[in-house]
Amino acid sequence: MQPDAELVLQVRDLQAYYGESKALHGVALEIRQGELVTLLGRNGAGKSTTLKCIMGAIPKRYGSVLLQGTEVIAAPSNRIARLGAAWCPEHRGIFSSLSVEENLVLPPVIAPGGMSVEEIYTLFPNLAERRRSQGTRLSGGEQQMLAIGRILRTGSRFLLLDEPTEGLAPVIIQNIGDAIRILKERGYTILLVEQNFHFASSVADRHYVMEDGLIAEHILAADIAGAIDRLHEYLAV
Ligand SMILES: Nc1ncnc2c1ncn2[C@@H]1O[C@H](COP(=O)(O)OP(=O)(O)OP(=O)(O)O)[C@@H](O)[C@H]1O
Repeated sequence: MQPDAELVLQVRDLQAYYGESKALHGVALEIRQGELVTLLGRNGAGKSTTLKCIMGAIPKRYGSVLLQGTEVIAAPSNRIARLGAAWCPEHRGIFSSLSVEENLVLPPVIAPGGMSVEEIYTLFPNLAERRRSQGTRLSGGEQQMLAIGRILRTGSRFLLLDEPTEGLAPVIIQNIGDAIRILKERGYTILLVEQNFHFASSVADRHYVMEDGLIAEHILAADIAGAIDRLHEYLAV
């Protein structure tokens, strides 16, 4: 942790419901400026729901979510986005009828200092080659790069990435890992949901492990070796 850095996100006692069914039972976590933190845990542990709550995408949510010190637990998604949080959802949300470049320029800019389209192509050279291709013609890896690239244009400095490596080939996972490391070097703050522990441990400063809608454990990157056996248990399906 970087104790002196500014708190970008502070979540306290976060609870969420799908209808009558409770998915989160009091999640607490925090992230400071420039940190890369993961949310680990098996299917259904509540990782995606936590990201959705932070982004205001779950109607029945309670507790506290402070974004740059502002309470957003009851705020609409567009306000949360304007406060600087950018979400890259698990389904990626690429517009299939639009080209790569059209997809890239679609999200509104919320703050100065976002990347230019050319900078995004430098980060993801595969996208540069495919700039005129329609969304439908992209591979899973190219779609993931586009989904991340698209939020970098907005000027947001806090990225919530939901399983960016899911279903991708090892070489593509490595490309995405390289890009995420570059973003971290450039000072972005990143909350990364992952089931791929090998990938998560190669990029993160610390890890929150979720189980049954709660944070079960908090592990610093430096302590990971001693926690491997427990982690395997948490992540086992
Ligand atoms: N749209 C939904 N309607 C009803 N229940 C849901 C919905 N989405 C998720 N859930 C339930 O909420 C709980 C948490 O799911 P969530 O998707 O947040 O888990 P996760 O850790 O992100 O796992 P995964 O990787 O499978 O998405 C699970 O019990 C899941 O079945």
